[in-house]
Amino acid sequence: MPGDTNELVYRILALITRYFFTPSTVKPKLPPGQTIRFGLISAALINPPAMHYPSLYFPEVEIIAVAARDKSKAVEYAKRWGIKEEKAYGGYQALLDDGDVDAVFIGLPNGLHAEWAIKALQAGKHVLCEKPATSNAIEAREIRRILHSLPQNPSQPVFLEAFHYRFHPATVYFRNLLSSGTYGKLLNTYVSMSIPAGSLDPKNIRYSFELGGGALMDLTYVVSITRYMVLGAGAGKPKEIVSANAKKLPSDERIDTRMEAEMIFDVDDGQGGMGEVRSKIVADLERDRLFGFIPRIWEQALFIAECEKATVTYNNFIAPYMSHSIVIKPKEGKCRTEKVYTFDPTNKSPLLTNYGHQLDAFIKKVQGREEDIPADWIPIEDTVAQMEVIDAIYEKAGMEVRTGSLYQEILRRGDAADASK
Ligand SMILES: NC(=O)C1=CN([C@@H]2O[C@H](COP(=O)(O)OP(=O)(O)OC[C@H]3O[C@@H](n4cnc5c(N)ncnc54)[C@H](OP(=O)(O)O)[C@@H]3O)[C@@H](O)[C@H]2O)C=CC1
Ligand SMILES: O=C1OC[C@@H](O)[C@H](O)[C@H]1O
Repeated sequence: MPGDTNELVYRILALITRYFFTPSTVKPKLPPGQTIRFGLISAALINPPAMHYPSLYFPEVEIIAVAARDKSKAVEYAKRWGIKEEKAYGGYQALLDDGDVDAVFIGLPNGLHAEWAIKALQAGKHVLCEKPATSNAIEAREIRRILHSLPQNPSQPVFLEAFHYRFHPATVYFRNLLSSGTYGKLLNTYVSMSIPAGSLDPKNIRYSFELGGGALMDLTYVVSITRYMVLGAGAGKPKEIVSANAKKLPSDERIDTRMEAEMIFDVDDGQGGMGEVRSKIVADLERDRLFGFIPRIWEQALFIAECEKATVTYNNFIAPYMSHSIVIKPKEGKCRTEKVYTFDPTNKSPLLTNYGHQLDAFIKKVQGREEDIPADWIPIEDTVAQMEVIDAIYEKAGMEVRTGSLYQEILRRGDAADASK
């Protein structure tokens, strides 16, 4: 996609992952029958950093199949990534029909996630689905309905929305810091994530309403991390969206190029009563040039928590494995910085990226190793709540809720009212 520096950034991310975060000695895969065999639904740019390189750490993971809309693209992709040609499919359903595939990674545009997640679950596959998992809350509830309708036994397919940052130790450390009460009650939060203006080609999926685009959808982490840091893992939501203001794409005003919103959460005040946390989020696909003309580099996403006794900032929560800092600025006393670990390019011992930690959690869940699954696993109820907040923000901003392919199908079936429960 010419002119899409977003593509360039993801190619660089793949290279960094390849050279700095991939074990120098790759362990052989476990014998057949003992591995989780993944199929990739699409040849998306996100596949290498999210799946191919992390999979090298895990003897129990194999990537055995890929599907693209166009068979020749799938074949070319398969050659590049060492997948057998007979497992390169033209069309996603063909991959789901392959009985050798145990699990799928869905890297499709957002508006197609729910449709293919449900088809995969119904085909008995485990699903690791890119964020946001659906285009709206109705689609998320439909995934929940399907999951609950499947036989409730240990081999039930697993579904995970790929909020990789949640599995990184720095994120968990930061959340524990807030919930421990060390710095007193949490009062306010602020989060921002952006892409510099001019990074995205106008044809990028992020600008398509039908494909589930928009700043709030693409940079949806800002809602996820706010909910997690304020209320912890689970289905928590703000009690009120106080304001939401969007900057809209001139050629399609259903697309937000920037979204800014404020919300209020009810929280347990730790003394048997309830308190409030006020949170502000900013998601920007076109961050302004400096002084209007100097191009910016990609900013590090940051989350700021103002507590009674200190302001605590988590810098670079999206890629803490490359570099991050947790800055504690007490109301009284000296500011200090903590790091959960320091990036060392010469360290070739296992060092997992966010995606590596995410894959690790997914494997444990698929294998039913309950005692090893991270406590802050993201259940489907969390995904439903996340999409309810996204919808509520769009509604508050006076914008249409996104409508993906599954939602269209639900409308055609005429049971949107049922699915809205
Ligand atoms: N976790 C993370 O850090 C990141 C997550 N993402 C998420 O991953 C997903 C994919 O993003 P990204 O890799 O940038 O996307 P790409 O544009 O690289 O890939 C999207 C894929 O979707 C397929 N596709 C199917 N239908 C369409 C359609 N109508 N128009 C365009 N593509 C279509 C294409 O597949 P085919 O191969 O069949 O032609 C294409 O390979 C998004 O949900 C995004 O939010 C993206 C970047 C980072
Ligand atoms: O991590 C990310 O950063 C940039 C976005 O465009 C992308 O989709 C997202 O997942």
